[in-house]
Amino acid sequence: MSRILTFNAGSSTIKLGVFEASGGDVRMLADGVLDLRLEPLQLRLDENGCREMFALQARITDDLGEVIEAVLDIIDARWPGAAFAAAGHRIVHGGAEFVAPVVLDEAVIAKLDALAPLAPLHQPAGLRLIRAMRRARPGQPQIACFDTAFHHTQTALAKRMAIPRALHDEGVRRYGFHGLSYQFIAEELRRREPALLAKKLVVAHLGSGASLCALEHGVSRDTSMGFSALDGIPMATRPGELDAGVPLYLQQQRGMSVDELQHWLYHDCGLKGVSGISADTRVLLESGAPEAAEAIDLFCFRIARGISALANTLGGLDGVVFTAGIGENQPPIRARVCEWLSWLGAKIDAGANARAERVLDAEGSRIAIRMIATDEERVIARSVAGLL
Ligand SMILES: Nc1ncnc2c1ncn2[C@@H]1O[C@H](COP(=O)(O)OP(=O)(O)O)[C@@H](O)[C@H]1O
Ligand SMILES: CC(=O)OP(=O)(O)O
Ligand SMILES: [Mg+2]
Repeated sequence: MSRILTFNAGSSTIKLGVFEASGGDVRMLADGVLDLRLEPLQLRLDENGCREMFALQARITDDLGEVIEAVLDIIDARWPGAAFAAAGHRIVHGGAEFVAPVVLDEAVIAKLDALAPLAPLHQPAGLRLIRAMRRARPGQPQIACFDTAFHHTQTALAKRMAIPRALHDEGVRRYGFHGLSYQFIAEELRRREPALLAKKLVVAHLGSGASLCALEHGVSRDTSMGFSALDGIPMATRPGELDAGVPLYLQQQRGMSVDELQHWLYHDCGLKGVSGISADTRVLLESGAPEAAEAIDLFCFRIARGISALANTLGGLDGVVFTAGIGENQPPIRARVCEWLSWLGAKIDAGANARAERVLDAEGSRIAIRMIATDEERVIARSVAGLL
């Protein structure tokens, strides 16, 4: 039996998982969140339904050294005895090379560093954590699991953008993200509804970042995100698919610099930009403001449009699965998306939707509708256990 620690680094929060591995599977002992925006700094740990907050005596430095030491002290004290066998990390971009989890060494880290420009919000956050862990636990194996890897099964056609060949050949192509989440959903369906998994499904991962994945036999055929985590459906603060003329206009007519443009694309658009109120659907759905309603309307409209496009890739649509923060917790958004999909025969059960049940399709729906809570941490832990 060995213990595994998982890290899922976002731009401001770090999600942690503590697992026990035995006989090929993993059992979660606890999960936690570290929010670097909050003062004083606290680690939240949830264990068997009990929540505990731990104050961290640490300064937030660029290398996160003190923060990681403090977190490891808390975890070592809470689970004394055997040290952790390995740590697993979510790394958003694996480029063309990394299509499976990999043990990290300096050479691999350098390659992942080189991919940072493709995911400027996510890649540095993940790599900073890897470096901090390598300093804090020099002998311990660190393993990276990639968001992009799940999509490597897509056809050459799905991976290509309509740009000159030479650029494609140097790696400017569609990759797709949220692969750990889609892998989890595929594994859940394989275990619980194998007949459904064999069909044509679209999974909607609706969190702060959001994307759609066309699944067939549990394999990714297409996805809404492309080269970077900016493409596809609107997100909390990112626009999703955007006419390339808009950034050109902002540069030429507004004199926006590249850095300003990057900030605008990652932080000022999406639900936040359209509403001018909040990036959080909880705030928007409670607000009576018409701008908030319009932001939610646009979000649902574009999700449904994206699902219809993926149905074209699949040559049909037998089911839709909602997951991640919004997909799991916002019945009005699930209902609105399904309304747009009624021409495809989708009919959601209002009661089941309000109760956040797993099976959401109403009697007579031609399309299966599911809500499945995702668990990227578990996918990371399983990959680590498999490599150990
Ligand atoms: N308990 C909840 N009830 C309603 N909406 C929620 C809840 N938790 C999260 N959300 C929605 O989900 C979003 C965050 O989703 P999440 O999957 O946690 O994002 P990420 O992992 O990208 O940070 C929030 O901005 C909010 O809109
Ligand atoms: C790739 C991506 O958008 O990730 P997240 O949803 O964690 O922001
Ligand atoms: Mg997430």
